Amino acid sequence: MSSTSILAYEHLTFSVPVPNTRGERKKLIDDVSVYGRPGELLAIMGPSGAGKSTLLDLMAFRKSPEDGAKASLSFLLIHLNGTPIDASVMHKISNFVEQEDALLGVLTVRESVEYALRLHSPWLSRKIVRERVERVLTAVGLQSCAEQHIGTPISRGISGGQKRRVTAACAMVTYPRILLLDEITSGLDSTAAREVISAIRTLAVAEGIIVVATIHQPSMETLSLFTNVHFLSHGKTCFSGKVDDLDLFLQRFSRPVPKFVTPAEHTMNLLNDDFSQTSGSEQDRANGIVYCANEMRDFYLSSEFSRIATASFASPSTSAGGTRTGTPVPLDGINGDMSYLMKLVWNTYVLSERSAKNYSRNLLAYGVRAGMYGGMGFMLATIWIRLGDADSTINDRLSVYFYSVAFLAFMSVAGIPSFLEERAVFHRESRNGLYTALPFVLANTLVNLPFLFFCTVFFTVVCYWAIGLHNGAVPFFRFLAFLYLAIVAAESQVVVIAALIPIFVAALAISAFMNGFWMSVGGYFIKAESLPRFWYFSFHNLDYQRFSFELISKSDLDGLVFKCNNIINGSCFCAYPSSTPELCTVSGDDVLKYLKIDGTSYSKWSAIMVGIIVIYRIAYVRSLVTSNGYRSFFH
Ligand SMILES: Nc1ncnc2c1ncn2[C@@H]1O[C@H](COP(=O)(O)OP(=O)(O)OP(=O)(O)O)[C@@H](O)[C@H]1O
Repeated sequence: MSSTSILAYEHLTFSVPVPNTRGERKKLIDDVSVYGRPGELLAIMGPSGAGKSTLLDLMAFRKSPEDGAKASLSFLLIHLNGTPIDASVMHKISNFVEQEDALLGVLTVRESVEYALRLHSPWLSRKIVRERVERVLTAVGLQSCAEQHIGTPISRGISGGQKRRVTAACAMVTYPRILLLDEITSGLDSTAAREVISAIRTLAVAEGIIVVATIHQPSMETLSLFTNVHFLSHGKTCFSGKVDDLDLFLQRFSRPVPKFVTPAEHTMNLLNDDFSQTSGSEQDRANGIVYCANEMRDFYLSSEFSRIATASFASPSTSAGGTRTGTPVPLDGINGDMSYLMKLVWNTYVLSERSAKNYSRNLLAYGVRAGMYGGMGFMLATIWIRLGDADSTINDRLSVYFYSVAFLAFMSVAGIPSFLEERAVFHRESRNGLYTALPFVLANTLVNLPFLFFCTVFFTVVCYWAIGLHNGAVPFFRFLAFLYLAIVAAESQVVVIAALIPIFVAALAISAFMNGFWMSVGGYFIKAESLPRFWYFSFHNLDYQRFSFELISKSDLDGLVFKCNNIINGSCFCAYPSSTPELCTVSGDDVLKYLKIDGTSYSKWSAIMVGIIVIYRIAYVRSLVTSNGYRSFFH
């Protein structure tokens, strides 16, 4: 059965309160209707601030229109006409491509597109995935660079235009019915912009995708790839119709297109009042370039162009210009039928695979970081070398415990840049309904834990015996485990901060502050019991560094005996109150008692740390959902 759909948004209005007024509102979009058909490309144009992005957000249900607006996808089938669509339907059938390319730099072009499809359509066989990816890459002209990496700060990858096409391919590979593109060509030169739009058009025509794109100053060649164009000024429609009709419209409006200017440029000049005060030059006037958005709108509304635009969407027809449109994928079954649990397991699996690939290839982010932990181990090993059993080295030992916990935890800030890259990809993919925050966090945790374990082992192996910490396998593994818990807790804290504040310098500063704060109330610089009561009863008891420090102190000091070397007039003076002055020794237990951490319980303290980590991870899911807006709640 052949079917033609019409996407219709009618009478969209959106306003915001005007600050410092009594309930006054400013209309950013004023009674705008937009239509689209499969295989057609609609360009939304207008001067800066005209409301293009706002309109696209409304169409994607990222903003809510005011009462009276209606959005519908009319399926002109035998018995169904004008099915109203809501946000959840829209999320299933559409894909929104934002201005920025959020891609993982170490993946190849093919991998990036393939992961998008696997996350979207779990039930597809490997063969179908391969074929589909191949088809999309060919359609968007990325075949020749399919095995090239996207690019990282240390290895140049594909060009800006190719990146834009990868982003578009990631969206188009998931069988969207509607593709919304926000300034897809911004930052590209005219050749690259034409290539991007041409690639999108090829697939849109072949697969019957409705494409709506906001676009700035396209060249004539690029604009001619669009079927229709919609001009906005101050949130109002000033022209909507076929690209080919624009020239005629301007003639009838008595503002014919001057020489060497394209119809689109001319229209933009007429709608742009930003510089009308200063640049209304004689020459402009001579060329008919005078701001006249209101006149153009009135002329458009009373002209046959407006009637044609509306009427052409009121009845079924083939795509304009004789282009062949593909048969659209039916609404139901687009996202397949899979239980929530199955989808969670699948998405966690695919995201873990992708994350592991990212870790293993990202030398700058993860290799340097692992090396840094090894370097810190080397520093400790060579500075605190062979501490021995003199009581004068007890404080040095305590500083080893503190340094290991506090500085390794502190260095978790090194993970922020790579996390922000992953977060941007999460943001794009989850807002387009590929998966939610939970599988992302689970996958991130699954891949992050072994990496952090490796870093902890690396650090510990390098310095443990060189310093001369407690001999034996059990104390060694305890040191490793307790340090690992601290590093995992620190990492968990950092990702929550970076999820909430995805600005590198801000996340770095806040994470550094938090770690400095935990150091201050941990009981090392100031004995816990000497802390002001407020800090002791509040943050000291929530401090993951404190628990790790106490666990490591107990594990290492328990059972050690130190010789007191300070003998004055035959009397023995020890660095800490001793329970065995007659032997002129002080035990590790004496030190623990003096510091009031002898009551440390391995199991309880470890359980508290695991609890802190779990709470941080839950907060991580919450903060991703919060920072991502509403979309994650829809599936
Ligand atoms: N939440 C908001 N509150 C107040 N004003 C807003 C809000 N969002 C957008 N605006 C204003 O609405 C107008 C339209 O913004 P929008 O981003 O949609 O324009 P645009 O046509 O996409 O501009 P550009 O081409 O420069 O990106 C602008 O003047 C902008 O400052």
